[in-house]
Amino acid sequence: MNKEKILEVSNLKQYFKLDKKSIVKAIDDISFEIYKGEIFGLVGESGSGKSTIGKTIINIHKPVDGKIIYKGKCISDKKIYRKEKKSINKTMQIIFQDSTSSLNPRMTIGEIISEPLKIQGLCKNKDEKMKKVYEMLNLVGLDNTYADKYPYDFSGGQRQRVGIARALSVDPEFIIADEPIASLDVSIQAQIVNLFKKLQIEKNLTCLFIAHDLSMVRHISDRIGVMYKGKLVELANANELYNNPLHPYTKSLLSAIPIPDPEYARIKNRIEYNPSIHNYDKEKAKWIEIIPGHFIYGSDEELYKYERELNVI
Ligand SMILES: Nc1ncnc2c1ncn2[C@@H]1O[C@H](COP(=O)(O)OP(=O)(O)OP(=O)(O)O)[C@@H](O)[C@H]1O
Repeated sequence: MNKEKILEVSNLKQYFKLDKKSIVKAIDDISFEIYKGEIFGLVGESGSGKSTIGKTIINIHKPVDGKIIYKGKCISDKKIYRKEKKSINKTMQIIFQDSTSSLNPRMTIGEIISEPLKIQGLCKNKDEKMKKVYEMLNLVGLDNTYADKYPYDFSGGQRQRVGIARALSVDPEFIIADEPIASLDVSIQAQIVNLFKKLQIEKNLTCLFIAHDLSMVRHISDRIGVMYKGKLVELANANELYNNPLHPYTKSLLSAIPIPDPEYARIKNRIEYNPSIHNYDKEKAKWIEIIPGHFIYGSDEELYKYERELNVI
């Protein structure tokens, strides 16, 4: 894999005020990097902070602390982001969990898909624009006739595919895909996952792929980060994470993956995660690289236990 860094998130914190007294630590001091041409999966249960990471990267929220470096520029700095917005939008796109609400009901699908091209001035004439629209529709498994229709003519899954086609229309280098397939039928989910893989291979697309479970992410990701309550608790190469999960929360997520074989599924135990087993002083827990490329969050005592589990001491 090409080791050129495309995104670097360092000690990122994002807190939201709930009322005068309480805050929620949606992102609590997390760091990770994404390399050019890789698909980085981010998993964790609902409310663990995954979407907030995506929204903070694209500057919907200003971080409380920490840095986001995109292609060498510090985009967590609002001034820099504003100055670079057009060029950032040309290379970085986000696909939201529910693209449906972001599709203008008064625009045709052709107009919706070509809008980013228009904003970026990427098409010389109507023919070129429509050629791109058809190409994008076909890429997400929809035929050319859809271009003249309106969002209300579509099912939720089809609208989600239009959202994906719109994001891909500018040939982005980096995509943040926030649960892009959650609302789709399983067969379409596989089609979209294959599409991302194809774009990775053919166009060297880099992707932050957010999902709440590990089943689809396993097939698509090169590396995977696991989030729990605003913290990144484990990060490793996808195979390493599946073969040697260390954090009890990762083990629990893996045990929840449905197994198609009923015989095996019957004997497979679901591991419940009990956060109270972490009786370490939370202030002392740290994020360390336990073996090359495999990072874990824990106290000294826990990290020692993980090292023994991996037989590295
Ligand atoms: N704008 C906001 N104002 C206040 N709290 C917020 C805001 N956005 C997110 N949160 C809170 O931050 C935490 C993380 O939310 P986030 O949406 O990032 O989680 P998630 O892992 O993406 O979950 P989901 O998969 O359900 O979207 C949650 O407790 C959520 O309620």
